[in-house]
Amino acid sequence: NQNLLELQQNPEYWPTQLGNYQGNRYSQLDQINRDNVNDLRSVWQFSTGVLRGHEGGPLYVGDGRLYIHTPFPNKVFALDLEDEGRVIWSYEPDQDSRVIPVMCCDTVNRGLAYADGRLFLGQADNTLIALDAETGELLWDVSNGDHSVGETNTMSPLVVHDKVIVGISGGEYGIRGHITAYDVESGEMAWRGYSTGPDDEVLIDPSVTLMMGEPIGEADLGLTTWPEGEWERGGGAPWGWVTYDPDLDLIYYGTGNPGTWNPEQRTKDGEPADNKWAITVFARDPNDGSVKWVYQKVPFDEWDYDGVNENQLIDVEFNGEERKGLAIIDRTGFGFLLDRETGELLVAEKFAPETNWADSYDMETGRPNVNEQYSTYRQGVNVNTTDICPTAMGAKNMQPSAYSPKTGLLYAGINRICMNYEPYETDYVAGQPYVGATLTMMPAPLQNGGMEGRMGSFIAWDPVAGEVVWEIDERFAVWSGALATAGDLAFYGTLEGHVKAVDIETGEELWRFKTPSGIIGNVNTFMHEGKQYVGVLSGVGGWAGIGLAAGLEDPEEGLGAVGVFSALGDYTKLGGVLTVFALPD
Ligand SMILES: O=C(O)c1cc(C(=O)O)c2c(n1)C(=O)C(=O)c1cc(C(=O)O)[nH]c1-2
Repeated sequence: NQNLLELQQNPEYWPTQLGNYQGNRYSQLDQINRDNVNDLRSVWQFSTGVLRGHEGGPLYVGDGRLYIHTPFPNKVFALDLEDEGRVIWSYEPDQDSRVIPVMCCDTVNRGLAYADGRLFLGQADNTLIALDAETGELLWDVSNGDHSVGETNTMSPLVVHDKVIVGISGGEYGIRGHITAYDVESGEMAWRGYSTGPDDEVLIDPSVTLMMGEPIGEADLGLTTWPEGEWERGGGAPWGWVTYDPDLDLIYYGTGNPGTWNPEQRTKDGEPADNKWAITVFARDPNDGSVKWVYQKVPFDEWDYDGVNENQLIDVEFNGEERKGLAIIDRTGFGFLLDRETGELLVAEKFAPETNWADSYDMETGRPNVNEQYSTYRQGVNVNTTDICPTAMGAKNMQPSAYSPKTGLLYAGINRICMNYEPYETDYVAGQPYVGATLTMMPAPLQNGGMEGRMGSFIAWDPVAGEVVWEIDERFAVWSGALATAGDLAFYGTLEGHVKAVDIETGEELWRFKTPSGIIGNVNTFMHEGKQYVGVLSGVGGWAGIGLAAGLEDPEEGLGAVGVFSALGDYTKLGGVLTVFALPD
């Protein structure tokens, strides 16, 4: 989209949730820098009036306003940046609250998209809407799914050319994942690509679509790698982030776990089957949805390692050659580097050293070398496989990473949690959970020292060397999106509610501020009339904070999250607030 391309070229703006199409979450602004960040202070705060988990962050496109959203009921606010957040307009969709119990991991929403004077929002109930950014008037709405069968929406749409692109959630309800493009002007559907099923519905051409740099060759793998009919409830929900390369004209996103979590029910002829295309990175042509390449990170998932983490588009030097790279700090505990033109796998190394479900990746086949001891399928149905690392939440969940072209490093909040996983036989009933596993979770054992009992850290990752450069331990998982700036700073939030700024080269903490609730939103920055601001939504929740958000107390509830995060309530309570920071005049 021409307008978005222009907006993202202006360093003063923050026009998409990830800061730019490439997903870098990097700002060239340096008014706030490592020499003066100590003076950063809150200039105003705004309470959203909504209690549950606040993901995503404010957009700024140069009109003196911040555009923010909330979890269900998905209110939208245009706030006056100069007038301490005065409400210019607000919008509240009329939604059926019966969607709430079918949202797996809190009633979160990862935010608005903007283009050409319009705002786009994917409501929890699957209604995609376009609003006039000037007035808040509803321009069109369209239904992208049916919550009565467990389809919901939490993701942020992305506008590419004249299309708004959105996925769907429901991997825990036996839905069939898809990504869909709608016309920006009219809301009319342009194309839909499914994650599972026959090639003509996934939009794969096996003679053209690449896998590990070669044409797939075999037809209908999205059908033949499943037991009879299971692909129809096979999950693979793309509920995370979409990034875009304007030069190659390709969008990138990943698909979630295959349903059910009981791997035994996804075998074919008594053998593990790949369950394609769950947990797969897709590169698609945004014009017609056709698939340029695929890379399945975890064939035959046995741990719920949804492959939806953001695909960071970065240019790298690899073995002395310039490569168009795609870097992922992945849920599996591995950091991947791929060639984003062909989908070839270049690097797969552990960023979380406790990771034990696989020892390594076979760089020829692109498949993980699974460790039998932690294979929930090999251990068997109704057997509790213990001490698997990472947990089903992954070593990193949806919290988006940042990339600094100055350091060539990625920065991300990660999770240091392991699990016990017991699969059980489950029946599919439309609109009911199709999980088939009981989980308990515990802090990851320390490998190289660190803070006893810690459940999170913030890391700097070298995507080419495949190495952690520095890391900071945190008491709880870091469920907030990172920001990197030309002021030599990295920012992130903690589940206790701190927003922190650290030296981008050493990780030394330079500043912190305690917001009113735990942070699962992303730290964004922008400049208005010569002043650089930092803005972040606090409001604890998400899967990590589901105990607090949904009022759950049984340790096994929240798919095992309630137990391991039971101490979180000693540090924070619910409530959505936007805090905006700047340096004193
Ligand atoms: O498979 C799915 O459809 C699906 C959806 C979502 C979601 O929409 O939030 C999450 C997950 N899975 C999931 O596995 C997960 O870890 C998760 C964490 C969160 C969150 O916002 O904290 N959402 C989700």
